[in-house]
Amino acid sequence: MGSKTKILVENVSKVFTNSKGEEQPALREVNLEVREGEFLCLLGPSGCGKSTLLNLVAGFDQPSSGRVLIDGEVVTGPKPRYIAIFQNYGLFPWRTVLGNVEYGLEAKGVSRSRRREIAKEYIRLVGLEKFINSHPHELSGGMQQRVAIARALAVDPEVILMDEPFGALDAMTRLKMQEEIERIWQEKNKTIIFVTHDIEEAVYLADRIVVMTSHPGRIKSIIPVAIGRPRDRTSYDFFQVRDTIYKEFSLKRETSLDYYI
Ligand SMILES: Nc1ncnc2c1ncn2[C@@H]1O[C@H](COP(=O)(O)OP(=O)(O)OP(=O)(O)O)[C@@H](O)[C@H]1O
Repeated sequence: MGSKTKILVENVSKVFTNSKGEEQPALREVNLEVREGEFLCLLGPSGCGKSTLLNLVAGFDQPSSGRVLIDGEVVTGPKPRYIAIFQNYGLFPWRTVLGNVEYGLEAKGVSRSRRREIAKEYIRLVGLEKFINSHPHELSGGMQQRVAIARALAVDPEVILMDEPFGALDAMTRLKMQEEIERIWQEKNKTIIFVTHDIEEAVYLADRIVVMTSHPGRIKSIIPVAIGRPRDRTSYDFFQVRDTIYKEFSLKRETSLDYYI
């Protein structure tokens, strides 16, 4: 991880107006610095403003007060050059795996032959070379998510924002995808903000975990995860960080309980 600041969230508040015309504070005075090449997880209960914060960083929405900077420039709108986002898979059902991965490169104006070359590289990276001509409906959920990752990476964004990308996957596939995204992140040196509800997912992936609380959404604490990679989910260090987070959410019983055996 570099020491350069990649993303800066300065005193950001966001108020929505609901259908009755009432003001709903979604985020209050959020301050956050993300370093270049960092893997940052946003963790918190439903409604604490994780997606709102991600959308503000992506430039899909504007803060009510405060500002977001990427590379020192205020974010005023989405910049695909910097950012890829994937919620669910968002694949085009009528396109093959290759066609889906090529999509972002078409928008970028990359030539046909170069497009093919780049798309194939990323399809290989996510281990789907045998399925290059398949359509999304022929693939499992985990494979579709791999296509979505390949498509996002193919345009070579410096920052990747991921909103619960593995939420719909079964537990085993989810663990595998966590390993894959970690490998890709290390290989490609991206800055990632990753939203999750899942404490263990955050401990496995993050350099730092931003714990958020709701009503209104605020940062409760930022917990560094100083465990070497790849991480062993059964190690003492892993349990320790996990327990720290459980305590943050007051989910850990104070009496001694061997609940992880
Ligand atoms: N467009 C909107 N209009 C009105 N209120 C909104 C809007 N978007 C979000 N909110 C409110 O802002 C708060 C934060 O929502 P947000 O989706 O950011 O939370 P979240 O932490 O991502 O939740 P989840 O984990 O369930 O996706 C919620 O109370 C939500 O109802």
